[in-house]
Amino acid sequence: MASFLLLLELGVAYFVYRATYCLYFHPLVKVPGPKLAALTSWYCAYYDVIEGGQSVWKIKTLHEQYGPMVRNVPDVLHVKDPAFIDELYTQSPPQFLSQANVRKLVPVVNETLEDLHRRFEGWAKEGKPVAMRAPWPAATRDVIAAYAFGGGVKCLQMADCNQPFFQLLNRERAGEVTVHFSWIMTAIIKMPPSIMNKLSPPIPHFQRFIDLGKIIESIRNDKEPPERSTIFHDMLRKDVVGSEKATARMVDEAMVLAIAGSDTTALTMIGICYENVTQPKIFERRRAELDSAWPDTTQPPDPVQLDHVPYLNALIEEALRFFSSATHRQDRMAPNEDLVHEYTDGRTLTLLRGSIIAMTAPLVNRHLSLYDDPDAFDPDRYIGAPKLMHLTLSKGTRQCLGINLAYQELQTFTAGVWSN
Ligand code: HEM
Repeated sequence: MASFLLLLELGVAYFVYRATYCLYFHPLVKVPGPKLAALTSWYCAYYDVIEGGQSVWKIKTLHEQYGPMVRNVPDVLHVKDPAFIDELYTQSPPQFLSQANVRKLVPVVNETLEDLHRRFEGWAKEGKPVAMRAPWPAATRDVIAAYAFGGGVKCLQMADCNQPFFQLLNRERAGEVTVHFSWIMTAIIKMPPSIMNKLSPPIPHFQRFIDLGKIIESIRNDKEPPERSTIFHDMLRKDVVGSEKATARMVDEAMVLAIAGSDTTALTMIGICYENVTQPKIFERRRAELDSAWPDTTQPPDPVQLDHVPYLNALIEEALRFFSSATHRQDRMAPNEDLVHEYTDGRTLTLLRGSIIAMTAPLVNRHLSLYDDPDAFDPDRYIGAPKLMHLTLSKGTRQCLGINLAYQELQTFTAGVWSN
């Protein structure tokens, strides 16, 4: 009993210390925002986990109330001011999946397009509606699996397009929960498979996914790199310290690639399909343009040529802006310099070095200072104009590493699937 009381007292003392620090002494104390959000990260977690992915829209209302700088989490300052983008997202991104490397993947993307044709033809014969949630994550995952691991079982060749796996990733608000409570994901990964299976029957699909260690090991043991070398063949043969190439580290990288490179592109494709089906004008213009740019549809589309098809690319850019498949906070930190934000009325706010500062793509992408009528889906806004800013693929050193692959898939799949 005495030790319980001691624990309770320690807990209360810690709470009082933490609350006093957050409300009166924290470096972000001058940033406006609700007191509850300054006290606990559960404030935003509530809107994601309980309300279902709503924290981004809650942040939008906080900006309406408190202005362009808001403290939405104790340690994070959220910005809604496009003029601050170049200040925050600086330096060039790393050249990981360069355009030249991605061009080597043309056969993989084209094979996946053929698989898509087969599946769509099959569904058309059955005469049943198709939920777009099935083919697109399967297609994008097949591409990334070929590039990262040299293939494996193709999702598009499975009768259910490996849907239980994708449903598991999106089940029970798993994404939202693990964003706020990352230890849960760590615990799941470390759990013995027998307990995992009891907790959730579809878990074996995830188990297969985290068996990536075996794939990495077999790539490591390959004496000769295969004809079509994979990212992990390259990484494991790079001249870097051993710990950088440890299997656990490589598995983490593989999971990031598999998740980052599949749902994002898939959701953009779903948006493009939706607009093609619901807006006849878009359907007709895209078709007329592709009929002349790519008349012989028995041949696969040429990606270099697709780079120069204006309406197709405008449609893709607008889908990236409008549907913004990566909705998470893009945190950054300036470790060595204070940043200064200037309000429109001339007041300034100094953000001390080391502060975590973030923007969120859906809010930037619909900012009135960047776009006329931002809530309308209008590919024409990109015709003839230099690429207008959107933050969907981020900027600076942490810009999406798969940007070239994403564009290539979006171009080939949009042109290819709708040609038929
Ligand atoms: C429409 C498709 C895509 C969108 C919207 C998207 C979006 C993003 C964003 C916003 C980030 C930066 C995250 C941050 O700043 O916090 C990112 C990082 C990344 N993306 Fe993409 N992405 C897409 C496609 C891809 C593809 C196809 C690949 C696969 C090669 C990929 C691989 C990555 C990787 C490896 C990172 C780095 C993760 C890290 O820094 O830890 N992405 N992506």
